[in-house]
Amino acid sequence: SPLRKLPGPTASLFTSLLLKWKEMNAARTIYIHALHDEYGPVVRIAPNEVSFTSWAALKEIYCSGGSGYDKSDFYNLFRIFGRRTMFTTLNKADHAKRKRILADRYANTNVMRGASLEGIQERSRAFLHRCTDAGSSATDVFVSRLNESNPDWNLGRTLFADRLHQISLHAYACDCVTHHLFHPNGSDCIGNKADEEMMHQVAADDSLQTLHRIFAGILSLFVKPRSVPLADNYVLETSKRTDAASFTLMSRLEEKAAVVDPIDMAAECLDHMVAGIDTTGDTLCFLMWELSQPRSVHLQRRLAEELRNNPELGIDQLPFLDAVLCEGLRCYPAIPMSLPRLVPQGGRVVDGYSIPENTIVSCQPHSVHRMNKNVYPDPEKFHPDRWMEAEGDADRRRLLFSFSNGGRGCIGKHLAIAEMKMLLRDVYSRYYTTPDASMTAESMAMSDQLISTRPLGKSCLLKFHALPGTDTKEGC
Ligand code: HEM
Repeated sequence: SPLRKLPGPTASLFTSLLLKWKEMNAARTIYIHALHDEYGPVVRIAPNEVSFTSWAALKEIYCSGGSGYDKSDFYNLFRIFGRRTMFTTLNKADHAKRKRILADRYANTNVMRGASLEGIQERSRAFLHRCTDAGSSATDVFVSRLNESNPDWNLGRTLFADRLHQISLHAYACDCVTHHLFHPNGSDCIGNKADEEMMHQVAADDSLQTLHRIFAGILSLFVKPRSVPLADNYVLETSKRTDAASFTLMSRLEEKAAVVDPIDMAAECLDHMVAGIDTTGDTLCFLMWELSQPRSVHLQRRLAEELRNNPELGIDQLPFLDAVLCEGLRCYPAIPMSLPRLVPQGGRVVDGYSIPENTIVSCQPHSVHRMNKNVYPDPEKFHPDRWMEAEGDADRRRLLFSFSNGGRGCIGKHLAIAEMKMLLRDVYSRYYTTPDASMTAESMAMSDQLISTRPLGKSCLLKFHALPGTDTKEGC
């Protein structure tokens, strides 16, 4: 193997079978992380594939020349209506062309103003309204319908039907992202069953099997990886309308109708909808779970104090809220797995190693956030205060890889941050949350999915307790 000089297990010189076996068993991310623990920041994981964790490598792979190396054909799997969207374009030039069209609608200034932000606020209030309804019941904040396939959960539901309540964070995420795509034609998954059903088709979709990843190149020639007729239909119909508000992505696409045809518009919108549901929903779910633990009581108290003492401040002016969210994104990246790229023609030097062209190289957020102990000391600990220190702030922020980095990093980052801060502010200024007694740490362990993660038990039961002096009707 041309990669023989790199650290890594001997078997990886000859075969990628072990890596594929781990993928089939939904253990790729953890396996690669264990290899980093053993071999350090650079590790050969297959004869043609290397994983890195340092800032030098991350910068080279994802930021060199603006948007880093081209994507590998793994991304062919995610084509929609047979079209390439911004996410699935493989090379820089095609990507840059599409991004130039879309970027301004996701700029922080566009997200954080007027009707855009008001829509997020409205949806967060709708979520609060459901918290109020829950009273002292255990509330499942995970995507919920998945659980219907779980016999244990169904048994629990029969036994505790009177005290089990559901408010899906994924429904909130779907309503927020469709608001940004289509207002006034966004979804109402929190209040409307048909919309919720549509969201369930796209959220945490079990049809995306790990096997698809392994055979991505071949499978994508033959199969449509997702079957989401309700969402397809919603997006195709909504994107035909011409009344989208000026802050929405749809209005931008309409302005560009001369260069983006209707199917491309719908494909782009569906892609953003899918990209914005599990990611935001899962991050909030893991973060609220962490905050609900007895070890985090002091953090919840501090967060509530900051929020209640500063009702006049905007969501972007609350330092402890920001610290809690950054730490949530660090500890629980919704996409913890490698983001694969191809070394360009002629090969490159990455983190001091010569890597030949066409080698698949990547960093995975799960390991980047744990291996750099000089930047994130005591990395396994949920410790928001690390984000409150001025010293090292720039290093911490540039290494936070949950949204990736460089020109192909997450375009929805500002939208996602606004959604998450709004919901956390609204919930934790009125409630404190505790885990339901039936929940275990194992059931909330990270379950490796094709691209995102989710709780192993596919459920996150929390209790919402009104804080003293809270008028819970305010949420209505
Ligand atoms: C916590 C929430 C989110 C996280 C953690 C997240 C994470 C990521 C990551 C890691 C990537 C790079 C993927 C890769 O290179 O394979 C990405 C790309 C992308 N994300 Fe997000 N995302 C989030 C929310 C959103 C939202 C709300 C939207 C909706 C608009 C969105 C739309 C996209 C798109 C369109 C891309 C492709 C960008 C490109 O190729 O230039 N994401 N996201």
